[in-house]
Amino acid sequence: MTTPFPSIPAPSDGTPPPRELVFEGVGVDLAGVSILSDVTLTLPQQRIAVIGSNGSGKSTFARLLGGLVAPTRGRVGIHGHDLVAERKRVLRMVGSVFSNPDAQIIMPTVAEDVAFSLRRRGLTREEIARRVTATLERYGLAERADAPAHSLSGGQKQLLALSAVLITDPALIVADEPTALLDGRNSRLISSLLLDEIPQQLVLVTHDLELAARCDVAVRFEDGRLFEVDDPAPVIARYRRDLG
Ligand SMILES: Nc1ncnc2c1ncn2[C@@H]1O[C@H](COP(=O)(O)OP(=O)(O)OP(=O)(O)O)[C@@H](O)[C@H]1O
Repeated sequence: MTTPFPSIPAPSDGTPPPRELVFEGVGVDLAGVSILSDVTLTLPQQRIAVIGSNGSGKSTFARLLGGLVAPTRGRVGIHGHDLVAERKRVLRMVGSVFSNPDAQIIMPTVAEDVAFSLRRRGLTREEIARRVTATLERYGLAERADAPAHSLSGGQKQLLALSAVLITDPALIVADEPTALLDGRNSRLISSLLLDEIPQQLVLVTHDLELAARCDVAVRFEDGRLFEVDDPAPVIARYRRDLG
């Protein structure tokens, strides 16, 4: 049985619930230590930057949305669905990418790795092949379809990781420092894909304040707490000032 997220009334007229992330008194303890506490906010914006000092809790926030850590306290709602009560459904709605695409490669070849994301979805072999071909073409990897995934360049590997996520058509993309290991050209490629092209809601954890400035809202964490949420320009300006 599913429990409707309390702050979002179940739509009675068939309209979909709002495309927003809702946190109500969320806390995360790991190994008995409080890592995040008292996080309460609503994020309806499409592109959400998450910034803050090292160890402030940004990745934990991202991991929470990706289902990799569970809230110890409070409730998380993703597009009207409760992260805990509707875990299986919510996890299918969220796709995560990280700094190191090597850690996300599962299958030997590029095409197999992208196809792996569609397992257990009840699709025919032909439908999977059709979607894989379309996705690889869309993201410029078609010529490398049969290449060993680990032979790709760093930028291509990150494109592969993103392709493997986007082929499932998630509602929310969570990207934790996706450009940190890339050179300038590949960093621009991945960031313009994330920020300018995909229609999904995006949570982008980044130390790159120029990327954060291109988002619709910035969320700043410090010491495991929400520090502020506002338009990116003032949040970034204050953060720069605090960094000295
Ligand atoms: N599994 C864990 N067990 C115990 N402590 C953890 C665990 N994961 C993270 N932490 C601690 O939680 C705090 C927040 O970590 P987190 O990775 O969320 O920070 P961050 O803001 O992403 O940092 P950075 O910018 O350095 O990547 C850190 O002090 C970290 O050491």
